[in-house]
Amino acid sequence: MAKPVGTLDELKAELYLAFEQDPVDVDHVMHLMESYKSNPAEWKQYAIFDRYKYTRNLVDEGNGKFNLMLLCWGEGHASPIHDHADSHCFMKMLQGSLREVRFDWPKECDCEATDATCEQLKEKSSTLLELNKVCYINDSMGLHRVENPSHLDGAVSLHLYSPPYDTCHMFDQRTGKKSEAKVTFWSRFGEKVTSVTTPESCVP
Ligand SMILES: O=C(O)CCSS
Ligand SMILES: [Fe+2]
Repeated sequence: MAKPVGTLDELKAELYLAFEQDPVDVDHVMHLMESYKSNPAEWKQYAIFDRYKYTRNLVDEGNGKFNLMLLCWGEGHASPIHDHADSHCFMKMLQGSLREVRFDWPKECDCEATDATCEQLKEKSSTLLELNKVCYINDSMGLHRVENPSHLDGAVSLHLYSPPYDTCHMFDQRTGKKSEAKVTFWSRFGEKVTSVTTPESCVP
């Protein structure tokens, strides 16, 4: 049994070891993420909010095996419905609460023809994730949207994607239509990314 994880640095070290092995032991990584108890003093350097949309802040590139990032959600911010590019997605609550709504994949449809051939995405679960809770998803389990239900408080979540990816798909809930989305970072290792253009991103 792995020793309990105390600090964020200890979590990172244990994650490096966990991702040395192939295939990934999802249960072990869940245990590591659950055993870390959020300490804002350890992660507030990465927590950069934006007034208009949630931000993705890179914490560690996991020796090329995973991306670890802090997502900061202002009041009412939400992601689009999206997939995870055939990667593992682990998500842990560090502050506040988030609602995760899961959907079945849309049936294949020829949206070029008429919208009538497409259909509304079917919601299959809605879960409120609270402090230190961890959830896991991969594409075989469906799609999801994550939202901050509070209109008073922000929320912070720690996400691990393995293998790392920079493109995923977004889905229109009404038609099931899929579109490609580049995912970008608002900051890297605590430094805001200053980009001349605001590239397409998963964040509308
Ligand atoms: O990576 C993203 O932007 C989606 C956050 S919910 S897993
Ligand atoms: Fe996601």
